[in-house]
Parts: sequence; structure tokens; C-alpha cells
Amino acid sequence: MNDDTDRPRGNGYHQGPVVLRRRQVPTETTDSRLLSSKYSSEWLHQDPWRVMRIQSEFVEGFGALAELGPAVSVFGSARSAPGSEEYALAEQVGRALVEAGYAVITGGGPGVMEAANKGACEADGVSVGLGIELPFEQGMNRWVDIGVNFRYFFARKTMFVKYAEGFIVLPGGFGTLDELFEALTLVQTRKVSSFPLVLIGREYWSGLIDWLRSTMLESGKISPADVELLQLVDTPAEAVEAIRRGPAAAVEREAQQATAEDASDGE
Ligand SMILES: C/C(=C\CNc1ncnc2c1ncn2[C@@H]1O[C@H](COP(=O)(O)O)[C@@H](O)[C@H]1O)CO
Repeated sequence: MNDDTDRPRGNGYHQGPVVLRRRQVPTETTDSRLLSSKYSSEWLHQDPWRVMRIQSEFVEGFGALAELGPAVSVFGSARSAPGSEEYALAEQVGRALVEAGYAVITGGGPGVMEAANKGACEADGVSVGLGIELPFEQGMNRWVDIGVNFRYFFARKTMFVKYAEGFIVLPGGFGTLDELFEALTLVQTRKVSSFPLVLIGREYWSGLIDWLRSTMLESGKISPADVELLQLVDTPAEAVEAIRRGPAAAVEREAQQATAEDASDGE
């Protein structure tokens, strides 16, 4: 330390849990800034304030969904048009889930989301939309009965997993893959268990599964059991059955994994 400006003053200046020393010590206190009228609303866009908004998204989301009961999240393309095969498939999925006693959660947008909500709503079930603020947002689709709008993808993604017993995934693009792989990582790392991930549409998804086997697995980036975490089906009835079997299938898988690990330890 060469001069006075570098010398710590006592234990420093405390701003909540933050300690400030030397040139970092502010000339005003937080409450004097709060009470002053000379500041603009710029502080609204600063990170500490953002944390409050993030926190409120979790609080609102938990509050809206805590009593939902058994539910399944359905994903798929925002671009599937009404009248298309995928739209009809998603509608059947929404309906089949309600008939099996599940509420249906979607991203609340158009395409597959809208169709799954429509199927659930028309079957007299609980139809949930977790919307996201986007530059090209089209608003919550009209078949959503419980809607929560999020600013942050990560808060919204927590709700898709926390309040569902599994995911059913129809053909989709980047958004759909993002949601699928987030859940896949949570299951792989055992942050969640007994959580079926069901892909509908063998023709659409089998290229991805082949690549996981031939490239990811072959080069040792994942283990054989990881590929088995994704179930491939063609019909809504098969998808709902896979969800229903979820817990039992997970127990079987874990037992198989433990046996495989024991065998490799013994080699
Ligand atoms: C792109 C279009 C509308 C965008 N509106 C969306 N509203 C809500 N959720 C959305 C929207 N777009 C994407 N998502 C989320 O990603 C998944 C679908 O993305 P993909 O890239 O189309 O597969 C979906 O499950 C949502 O959670 C209208 O053209």
C-alpha cells in the first residue's frame, strides 16, 4: 500500500453482505439514494432490482401451480398450424392426458402448445399455459385456463419440471429441444427421478436418437443408460401409458443400472 487512498478504513464500508473499501466506498448511503428525488428510474434496470423480479416470478409461479395435482408438460413446435397432422396429434395428446387424470401444462403459445391446451380444455380438464415474454410474442392462446406469464426462461423452465410428472414432446425446433434437454440433464444427473421423457413421432425423432447412439455414446460422452432415458412412441395412447408407467420404469432402470455398475466394478 503506497498512499492513503489504498489504506483500508477499519473493517470497510458494509452494504448489506457486501464490504467496500478504499475507492469503492460510496459517498451516499443506499437509503439516502432511495429517499432522494434527484435520481431517475434507472435503478429499475439494475441487477439487484432484477433479482427481486426473478424472485417474484418464482413466488407467483409456485403460488399459481401449487395445488394443480398430477400434471404433464407438453412441448412441440410453435409453428404447427391448425389443420396440420401435428396440431391434431397434440390435441389428441391433451385430451388423452385429461382422460387419464392429468392436467396439461404448455408454453401457452401457438402451434402444438395451443393444440394441447385445446384438447385438454375441450375434454374438460385443467389447461395451463406458462407464457414467455418474447419480441414476437402472440399472447397466451385462448384455450389456457390458468396462465402465468414469465420474463425469464429459467424461472419458467423450473415450473415445467416442478409441477409435472413427465414430459411429452412432439416434433419441434430449438425451443422444444431446449426444454427437452434441460429435463434430460436433470434426470441424467438425478436432480429429478421417476420423470419420463416421451418423444412422440418416431420418424421425426429417430435421427436424433441415432445420433445420440452413434456419436455421443460411441465417443463416450454419455453412457448407454442415458440414451434409455428417452422413450420413443407414435401415438397419444402410448405416450400416456409411458407417463403412467414412469415411476415403475424408473425403478427398473435404476436396478438395471446398479447391476451394470456392479458388474463393471467386478471386472
Ligand atoms: C414463433 C411463434 C411464436 C412464439 N411464441 C411462443 N410462445 C410461447 N412459448 C414459445 C413460443 N415460441 C417458442 N416457445 C417455447 O419453445 C417451444 C417451441 O419452440 P420451437 O422452437 O417452435 O420448437 C415451446 O414448447 C415453448 O415453450 C409463432 O411463429
